[in-house]
Amino acid sequence: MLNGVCTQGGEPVHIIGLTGGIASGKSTVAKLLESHGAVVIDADQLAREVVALEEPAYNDIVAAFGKSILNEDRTINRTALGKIIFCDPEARRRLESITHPAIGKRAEEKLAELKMAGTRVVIYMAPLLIEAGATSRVDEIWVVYVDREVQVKRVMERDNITREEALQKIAAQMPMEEKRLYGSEVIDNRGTLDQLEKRVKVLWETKVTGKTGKI
Ligand SMILES: CC(C)(COP(=O)(O)OP(=O)(O)OC[C@H]1O[C@@H](n2cnc3c(N)ncnc32)[C@H](O)[C@@H]1O)[C@@H](O)C(=O)NCCC(=O)NCCS
Ligand SMILES: Nc1ncnc2c1ncn2[C@@H]1O[C@H](COP(=O)(O)OP(=O)(O)OP(=O)(O)O)[C@@H](O)[C@H]1O
Repeated sequence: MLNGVCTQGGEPVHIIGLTGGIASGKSTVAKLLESHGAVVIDADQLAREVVALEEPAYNDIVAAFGKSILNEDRTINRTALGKIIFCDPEARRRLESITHPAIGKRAEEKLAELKMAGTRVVIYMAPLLIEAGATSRVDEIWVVYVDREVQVKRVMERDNITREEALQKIAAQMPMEEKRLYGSEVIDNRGTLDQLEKRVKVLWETKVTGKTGKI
């Protein structure tokens, strides 16, 4: 039994933690894995769900950060909240102390649902898997890796922000050179999308399906 979780038929569900720095390419890898048939739980998506209007975490965030972080329709203005937490470690810890337990609870619920449905392999995509101490939730870790310069360039382009703002976001996470050491598999995404596609295909075929894979 892996990770203490069994499917209904007794077959264990194998959970692969997919992590990496901001804009390393996790979502791109997750989409490729989905195209091969993988089931993905996206912690960023869970983080959005748990702060929806009237959720307990929503009320705690408004109490902690005030109404200035709200949009006119009372939903959380994510850009405004991001501006606060990416330049203030103390504020970031306060936000995480609210969101992380709620994300963890939601992730466990999703995993239980998938287990009941007989899913054998689940990809748990979480940017802060290691920083949040959530590695015990997964059976193995795959790290999507890019070097600092590629990371800065992709964050700037995708989020339309300055180099300084990109560096600030990157500094809020464990450095990629350190994070990559946690991976049983490191997916080097410094190359082209074509190269990434090929690497993910090989990983899927050797580590998940096929003779040596999990299913
Ligand atoms: C700060 C928030 C409001 C910014 O929202 P926004 O929609 O602009 O970005 P999004 O949620 O898509 O996150 C983009 C990326 O930012 C990075 N990031 C998000 N939160 C954090 C954080 N607390 N510390 C470091 N990096 C973070 C991640 O790499 C993530 O993939 C939002 O990210 C948030 O609520 N963060 C706290 C919850 C959390 O820890 N999420 C990560 C899931 S494990
Ligand atoms: N090999 C590649 N070549 C060029 N661009 C890429 C490559 N891989 C990903 N990208 C682009 O880089 C950006 C970041 O990728 P992606 O959103 O998948 O990263 P992420 O790790 O999920 O980010 P975040 O942590 O912010 O959620 C996106 O605009 C994506 O299209």
